[in-house]
Amino acid sequence: MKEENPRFSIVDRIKSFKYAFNGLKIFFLKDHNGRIHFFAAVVAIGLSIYLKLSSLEWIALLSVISAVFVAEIINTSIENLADVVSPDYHPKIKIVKDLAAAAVLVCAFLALGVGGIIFIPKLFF
Ligand SMILES: Nc1ncnc2c1ncn2[C@@H]1O[C@H](COP(=O)(O)OP(=O)(O)OP(=O)(O)O)[C@@H](O)[C@H]1O
Repeated sequence: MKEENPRFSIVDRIKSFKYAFNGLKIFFLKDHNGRIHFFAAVVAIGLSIYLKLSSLEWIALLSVISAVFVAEIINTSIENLADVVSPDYHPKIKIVKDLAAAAVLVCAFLALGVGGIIFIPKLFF
C-alpha cells in the first residue's frame, strides 16, 4: 500500500508520465476502437490542413477530437476493469459498460456535428 502523503519526488512524477504514455501506447496499438479513432483524427486533421481552417475552427476541431479520445480511453479502461471484476454476465456490469459506451457516443455525435458545421460549407458550397 502507498504512503498516505509521500514527499514530492520528481522521479515519481516522471514515472507517472511514463505510465500515462504506456496507456496511450496500449490504446493506439492494441485497442481496435483506438486505431479507428486515430485513423479518423488523421483524416480530419489532413483535411483541415488542406482546407486551411481558421484558428477558431482548429480549436473547435482539436477539442472535439480530444473529447472523443478521452471518452474512448475512459470507456476502454472501464471495460477492462469490469472484465476483471465480473468476467461473467452481471446486470449491473451491463449498465456500467453501456453508460461508458454512451459517453463515447455523445462525444462522437458532438464531433460529427462540429465536423459537419466546419467541413460541409467548405466542401459543398
Ligand atoms: N460481464 C458483462 N455483464 C453484462 N453485460 C455485459 C458484460 N460484458 C459485456 N456486456 C454487454 O455487452 C456490451 C459490449 O461489451 P464489450 O465489453 O464487448 O464492449 P465493446 O464495446 O464490444 O468492446 P470493444 O471496445 O472491444 O468493442 C456491453 O455494453 C454490455 O451491454
